[in-house]
Amino acid sequence: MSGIWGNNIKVSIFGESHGHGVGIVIDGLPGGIKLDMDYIKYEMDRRKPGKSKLTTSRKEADEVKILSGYFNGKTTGTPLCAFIENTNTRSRDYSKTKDLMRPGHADYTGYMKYNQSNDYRGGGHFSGRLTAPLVFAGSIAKQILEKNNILIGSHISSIYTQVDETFDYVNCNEELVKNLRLEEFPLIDKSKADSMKDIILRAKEEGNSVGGIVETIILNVETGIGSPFFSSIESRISSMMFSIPAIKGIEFGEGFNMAKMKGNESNDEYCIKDGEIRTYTNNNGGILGGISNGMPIVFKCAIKPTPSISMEQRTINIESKEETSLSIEGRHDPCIVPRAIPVIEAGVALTLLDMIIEKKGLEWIN
Ligand SMILES: Cc1cc2nc3c(=O)[nH]c(=O)nc-3n(C[C@H](O)[C@H](O)[C@H](O)COP(=O)(O)O)c2cc1C
Ligand SMILES: C=C(O[C@@H]1CC(C(=O)O)=C[C@@H](OP(=O)(O)O)[C@H]1O)C(=O)O
Repeated sequence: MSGIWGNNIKVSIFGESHGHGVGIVIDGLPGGIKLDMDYIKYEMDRRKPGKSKLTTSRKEADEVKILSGYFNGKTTGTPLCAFIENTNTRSRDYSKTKDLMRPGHADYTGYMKYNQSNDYRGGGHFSGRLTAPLVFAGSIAKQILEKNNILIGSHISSIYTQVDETFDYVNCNEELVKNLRLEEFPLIDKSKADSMKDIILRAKEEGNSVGGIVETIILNVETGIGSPFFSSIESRISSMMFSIPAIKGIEFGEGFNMAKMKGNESNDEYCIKDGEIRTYTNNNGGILGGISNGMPIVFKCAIKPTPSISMEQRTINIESKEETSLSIEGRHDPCIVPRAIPVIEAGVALTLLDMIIEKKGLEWIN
């Protein structure tokens, strides 16, 4: 089933943006894991909509109700089901787009795939809202990884044409990675914040939207996680990232830049540092043959501009099969990038946890 993901920790996501709510069932977690609810709330708040002018104005508390699998502050080991209510739907915004297919959104493909029965309100099951339960599951995975010293951090690598610095792929500072999680608009070079925010607000004023790139680093992953062929770290992370709405590209390490290098430039030469086998450079992003090599795992995700814009665009009426035009009203993120960051981190945390359990078993968790 398309809504189910994972080998050892299996997750199943359900819900629609304008239905009762959205949620997730997590199967495979062992019993006895203490959950830090403040940590979960913090991650949910990082993603929730309606926080500033830079985001959609739809306000949701995104409070998680745990329906099963949790007792006396610990997981029970049986399926953990979490539900997040939709409290601020405004479905009239979508009466116009019932028949007018929004360019760049999933209205047309959803209509065709589901026998014209898709819930088009708010994008239904295709909405970015479905990433709220993913953040819940990922915040459990992140807690488990952090207890084992595995740190995940991300920053805004670019918004439209404005670019931040990149992580140091070899000697990335742990404090920097930890602190990024505390920032609403995480950047390495904080002096770029104003110009990036201006770009987003200007696009919004024009009835338009912008996209950008998120760079993520994972520190302290031991050597030997991942396996060829289809369980390579790149393929597993990519399958998760491309499940997140609006992510349209991914590269690991120097990725596409490597195509412009020669072998002697792209190879990461080996060295011994503090008794450990390391590499001088990390163009391969910590992965060789699909397996972690002990260097930081680094990847970038390209996020497209938000499809729903008020600027007039050409489209079709799916009922009458006529060409027409459309100006979308409603509450939309002028840029998805800042809110996608906790989602990307949650997705990669789940992926890594699933892959580590593959190698080390469930005992590793407790
Ligand atoms: C956190 C988040 C928020 C989003 N907010 C919006 C939004 O406000 N308006 C919109 O049209 N699309 C938004 N999207 C993107 C659409 O859901 C997505 O583009 C659409 O489902 C089509 O999928 P695709 O872009 O992966 O092809 C958001 C995505 C995410 C992850
Ligand atoms: C509700 C969320 O974001 C929504 C994602 C979204 C989309 O098309 O993806 C469209 C908008 O929905 P609505 O028109 O109902 O306000 C966003 O507000 C959320 O992320 O929790």
